[in-house]
Amino acid sequence: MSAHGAPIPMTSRKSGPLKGEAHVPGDKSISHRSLILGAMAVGETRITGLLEGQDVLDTGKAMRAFGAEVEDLGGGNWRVQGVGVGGFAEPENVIDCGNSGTGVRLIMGAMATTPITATFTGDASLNSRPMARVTDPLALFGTKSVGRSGGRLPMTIVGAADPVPVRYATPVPSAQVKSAVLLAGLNAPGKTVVIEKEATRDHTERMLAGFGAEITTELTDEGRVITLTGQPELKPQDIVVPRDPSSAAFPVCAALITEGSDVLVPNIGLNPTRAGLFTTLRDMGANLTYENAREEGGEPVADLRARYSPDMKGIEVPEDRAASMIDEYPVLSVVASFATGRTMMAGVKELRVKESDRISAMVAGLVANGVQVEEGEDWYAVDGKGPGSVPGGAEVQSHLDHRIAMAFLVMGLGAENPVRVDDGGPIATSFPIFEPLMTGLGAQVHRSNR
Ligand SMILES: O=C(O)C1=C[C@@H](OP(=O)(O)O)[C@@H](O)[C@H](O)C1
Ligand SMILES: C=C(OP(=O)(O)O)C(=O)O
Repeated sequence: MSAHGAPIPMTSRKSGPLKGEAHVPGDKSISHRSLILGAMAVGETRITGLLEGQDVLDTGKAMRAFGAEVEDLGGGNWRVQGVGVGGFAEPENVIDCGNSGTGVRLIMGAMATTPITATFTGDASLNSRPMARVTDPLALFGTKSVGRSGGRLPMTIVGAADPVPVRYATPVPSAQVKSAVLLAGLNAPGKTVVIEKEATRDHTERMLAGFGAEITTELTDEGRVITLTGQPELKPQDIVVPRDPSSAAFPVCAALITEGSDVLVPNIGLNPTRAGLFTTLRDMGANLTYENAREEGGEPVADLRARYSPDMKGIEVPEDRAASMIDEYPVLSVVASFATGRTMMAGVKELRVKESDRISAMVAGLVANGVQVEEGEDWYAVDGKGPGSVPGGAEVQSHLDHRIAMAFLVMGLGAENPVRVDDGGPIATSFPIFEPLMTGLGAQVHRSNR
């Protein structure tokens, strides 16, 4: 089933050269944070280039339920009238975060130190994902939570009336956990400290500093030590959301495996905590270049040029790169099946708790389409068939997971036979213009019943 209605079966088939420019939507992580921090600031935040995918729209709806004004001005421009740190009102209804782990976990953090109660739910995928990783550290502030067994949604959070600041070392490499703790720390007195062994995406830290909070990051033997001073008055911002490297991954990878292709993907954020896929592709021998590299709004940005790359070789992806490309493993494993030799992806246990168990979903789909794969608890390895030699021809289950759906639709563009996906509906959560953008480049990807 699609997240929002009947399943939308989709098919992709071998395509001629992909050519042209791919203007992908705004960054999903930064879009969620723009709405949440805008709602916690005093005054009017303006956002340009917001991702209007369902995950982010659900966060916007939630911010309204907590009392902020969130207005769509058209053309990717949004206005948020914030209520200030500690100013959230108690929602009258259950908060439905749809398919979005980022949405629900960050919002739980943002409300956890205000004396209000809120109940959260989501779709079948979100309601099966672990929430204790967030509610455990929130309990240290004095927040209470009751959910289903295994710490699953639906879940009620009772915000702490008298929060204390917290020092917390994250046990899993997760920007969502780190961000939930920092957002909760905003309304606690004193200094909240989060320590992470491995660097995860740092948009929350950068944006909190932009909104005027006192926040520092030190590199120590323990890892990154992030210290936030609580109870600031956040100043509203004008935010220009950079384009999403995780969405750029799809047209980039499609070009690499499709004969004769030459695609430009302009204005992509290349924050080092996000750009691991592109480094990996270049290590494999991909013809992928950065053009017009520059800084915008404090973030490195470049235009990516991807050309057909028949000489890619399988590699061992360094484990310490995993966090910087965590959402890109599905599409990387598709590229790996068109390379020569084995691509080993280890240290990726987190993939098992995304919108689906992404190791299982990828292994099942790759095997069905004639690619050999080996799998362990926290790793999998793809034996490449070489350029143009991936059989394809099978239907793949997307398990309510947008990245699984898009990865296999990319596979079909270079495979010998069409690849079908049982439900492309979830693509709208992060990349609502995926189908027109890809067909605009010359890709044969469409709804199967057309
Ligand atoms: O903080 C964020 O915006 C995100 C963090 C990552 O999740 P984890 O923190 O669970 O690794 C990533 O998979 C997700 O798509 C977005
Ligand atoms: C894991 C993802 O998102 P989330 O955790 O926000 O559902 C993703 O977009 O790949």
